Amino acid sequence: MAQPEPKIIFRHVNKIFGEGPGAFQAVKDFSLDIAEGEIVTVVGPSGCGKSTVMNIAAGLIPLTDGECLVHGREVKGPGPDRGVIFQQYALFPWLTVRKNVEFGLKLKGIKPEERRTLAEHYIEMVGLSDFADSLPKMLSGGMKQRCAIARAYAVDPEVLLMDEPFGALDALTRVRLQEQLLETWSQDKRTIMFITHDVDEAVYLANRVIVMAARPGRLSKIIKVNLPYPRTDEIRLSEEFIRIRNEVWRGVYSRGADAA
Ligand SMILES: Nc1ncnc2c1ncn2[C@@H]1O[C@H](COP(=O)(O)OP(=O)(O)OP(=O)(O)O)[C@@H](O)[C@H]1O
Repeated sequence: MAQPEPKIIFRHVNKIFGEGPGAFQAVKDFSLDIAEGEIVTVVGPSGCGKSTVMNIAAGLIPLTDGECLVHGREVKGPGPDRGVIFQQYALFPWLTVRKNVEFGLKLKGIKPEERRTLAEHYIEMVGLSDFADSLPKMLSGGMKQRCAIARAYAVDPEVLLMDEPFGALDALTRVRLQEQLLETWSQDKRTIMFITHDVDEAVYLANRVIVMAARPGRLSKIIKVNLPYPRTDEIRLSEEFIRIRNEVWRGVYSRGADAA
């Protein structure tokens, strides 16, 4: 049987910032296939190019050479097929939760009535119904991030690109949002590429953990997470979880991981 085409493909991607003597190679020969419905987490020391590869897939920065394809299409710029979520919530401060969630739907040309219904659905999904008419400044960090997630989901992207989305949150909120993300994923099996500095988070969420190394930024290791979904609290305490976490930890922090 033919294998389905990967949802995201990086083929020998290089990224060099600047030119001439000041040129800097941020990513070197990065190749990775991400299957449809897969959750891939990306970890690695600061500056190893995690955000750069994700921004290339998001179409926010061009690659220098190589190829990046999403659903078989070469990435040429941002598009509604890719929902991007950053650590900083990037909400419009002058718009309510509802209007923030509706924003992308408006850009997609969806009519007001349908916009409202869709926004309500996703606001409810992230548990913010009571705050639909609140401005972002009235929300906690976790609530803002839930609003950003609802906004990304509302436009129904084929893939979600998440760059340390829970990085600024307290530990408890973070765990709740991890659980919520997996719960939503269990229903729609969207393809997710998720950057984190938190090794536990990387293992808890992923089908595979991608470990990157720095100078130059490159893929150093792929670690398969053979733990069943749904992932319960007990899983975090299981021997297999701890074994994988230690393997990822060694991959990220072993001497030489950040030196070519
Ligand atoms: N626009 C830019 N111009 C020049 N250099 C850049 C630019 N953007 C990123 N870099 C450099 O490229 C390298 C990779 O950056 P990137 O942000 O992708 O790393 P990262 O792994 O996401 O880091 P962190 O974990 O700290 O967020 C870094 O050394 C960074 O300084």
